[in-house]
Amino acid sequence: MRGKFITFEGPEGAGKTTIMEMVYNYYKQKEVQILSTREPGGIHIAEEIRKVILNPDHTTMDGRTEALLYAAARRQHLVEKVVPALENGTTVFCDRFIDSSLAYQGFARELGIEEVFQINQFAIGHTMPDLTIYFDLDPEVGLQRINETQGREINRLDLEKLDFHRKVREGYLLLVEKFPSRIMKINADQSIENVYKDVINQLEALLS
Ligand SMILES: Nc1ncnc2c1ncn2[C@@H]1O[C@H](COP(=O)(O)OP(=O)(O)OP(=O)(O)O)[C@@H](O)[C@H]1O
Ligand SMILES: Cc1cn([C@H]2C[C@H](O)[C@@H](COP(=O)(O)O)O2)c(=O)[nH]c1=O
Repeated sequence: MRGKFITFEGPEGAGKTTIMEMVYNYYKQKEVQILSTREPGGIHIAEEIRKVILNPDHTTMDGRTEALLYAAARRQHLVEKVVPALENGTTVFCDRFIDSSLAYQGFARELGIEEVFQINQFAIGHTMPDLTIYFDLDPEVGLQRINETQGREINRLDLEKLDFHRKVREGYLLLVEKFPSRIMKINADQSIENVYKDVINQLEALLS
């Protein structure tokens, strides 16, 4: 049986990486065959593309170039890692996927959600997540969290103005309305323990 493809989405500092690791450990303990990965990145070529996109010195990067680079990294990551795992029956947890492109490039950068969806369709074919957990949080809280996180590098996207990050959240909320059966919204402005419980509740039906 094909594995389940589950993605974790949300603005900066919403807690995706923290919670994804906790739920990964929970299901690993239950001996679910599972893989955890991230975008942009997850494999060598995509990690190299990540460095180009997120380098804070690349201030002149055009919005469409940015969208295409994310889609290119996504394609390589899918064909090299995600699809083979799914076909092997492995459940895949991915920190960010297409909805990041729709919210950040499509909505916040104003390239158009439909336009960005189309270039991504070329990249991903029919591989869409079975479930997306969206961590909803005021971007001011998220940015404060990442500024207080020791050792976390601040990347080019983090450095965007607060208004941009507000639009990212607005974009995600539109996606929640557009794809209500796929995207589940979680209140990320709670203790780590409570967010974790809410995420496990969403995943149980699919993975137990
Ligand atoms: N619910 C929470 N309450 C308080 N702090 C949290 C919570 N969740 C995560 N954090 C802390 O916030 C910081 C950012 O968390 P994390 O890296 O998981 O976010 P993220 O959504 O993956 O961010 P980004 O996409 O920007 O990398 C970390 O220091 C983490 O410990
Ligand atoms: C996949 C994807 C990501 N982004 C942005 C979102 C973040 O600002 C960075 C990734 O950093 P993280 O610490 O790993 O969350 O890239 C984007 O704008 N579009 C995308 O498709």
